[in-house]
Amino acid sequence: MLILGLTGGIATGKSSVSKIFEEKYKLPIIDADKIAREVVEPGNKAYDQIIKHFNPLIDNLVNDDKSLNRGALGSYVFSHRDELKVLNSISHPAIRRRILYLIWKEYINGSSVVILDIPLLFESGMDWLCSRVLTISCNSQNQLERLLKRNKELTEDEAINRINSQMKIIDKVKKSDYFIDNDSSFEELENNVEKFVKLNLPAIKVTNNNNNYSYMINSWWNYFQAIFPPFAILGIFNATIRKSILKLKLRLTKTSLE
Ligand SMILES: CC(C)(COP(=O)(O)OP(=O)(O)OC[C@H]1O[C@@H](n2cnc3c(N)ncnc32)[C@H](O)[C@@H]1O)[C@@H](O)C(=O)NCCC(=O)NCCS
Ligand SMILES: Nc1ncnc2c1ncn2[C@@H]1O[C@H](COP(=O)(O)OP(=O)(O)OP(=O)(O)O)[C@@H](O)[C@H]1O
Repeated sequence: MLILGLTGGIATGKSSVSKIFEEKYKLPIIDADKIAREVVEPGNKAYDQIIKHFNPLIDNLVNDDKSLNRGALGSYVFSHRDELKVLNSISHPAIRRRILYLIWKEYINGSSVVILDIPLLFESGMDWLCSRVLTISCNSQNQLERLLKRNKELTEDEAINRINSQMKIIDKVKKSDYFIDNDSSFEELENNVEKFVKLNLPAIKVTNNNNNYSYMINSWWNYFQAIFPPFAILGIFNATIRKSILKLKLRLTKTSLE
């Protein structure tokens, strides 16, 4: 199974690309932002830990329906770096466990590709899981404008704090196997995703019925690997070697980006 990591900076366009992968190409998506919201719902261990640590520090941390006030928590942690680390140390293990479980489910289902949409893919070290990584980039002016337009509750300083709490986009691009530049229109983004799919996911059959793409994501090889896990381990080993060779080649060719 090919695990394609999809990452980028905040508001650079990951979710937009993920929507194209899901709706146009019918690829299965594992969305870390969605999982991050689920694992801190009331009743979960991470929720209790967050209340215990942050309730004395933040006013209105809990909404009337007992859910977390994400706006208040976000404003606090993105302006207190050490506290962001505490929040990450509480939520990331639970997010990671859920992601591993969902990957396993896709594997058992016989999927040949799964997209891991994780904003903090490199920061959390989860890139080791991916056969390939695709970064969605855009310039810093577009990033700030899009973030402020989407999250109207943020001041410019707060938006800049959020951007600066992540690894620089250029560093993510350097660590990736592919990147798509999202500085133009949505239409252009969709075209670039189409080019990416045709060039880099050739092993998957595509049918185009009345402009609706559908992926044949099941194949005998995937079922075979599911029944005989040692073959899957061989597959992972093979992907890791190919990935290391590709990374070495990219390191030699990407100097023009600096
Ligand atoms: C701080 C929180 C409460 C803010 O919630 P809010 O609803 O305002 O934002 P949301 O979760 O939709 O995230 C929006 C974007 O912020 C960025 N972001 C989120 N968490 C972090 C983080 N810990 N560090 C850096 N950037 C982050 C990502 O680019 C994400 O796509 C929330 O993001 C959170 O619980 N973060 C910790 C969990 C996490 O790391 N999630 C990211 C997925 S791995
Ligand atoms: N090419 C584009 N032209 C104009 N607006 C865009 C473009 N791509 C994305 N946007 C807008 O920018 C905002 C951020 O995009 P999106 O939510 O896809 O980013 P993201 O990387 O998933 O963000 P986050 O990390 O916060 O989840 C959205 O409001 C989206 O509609």
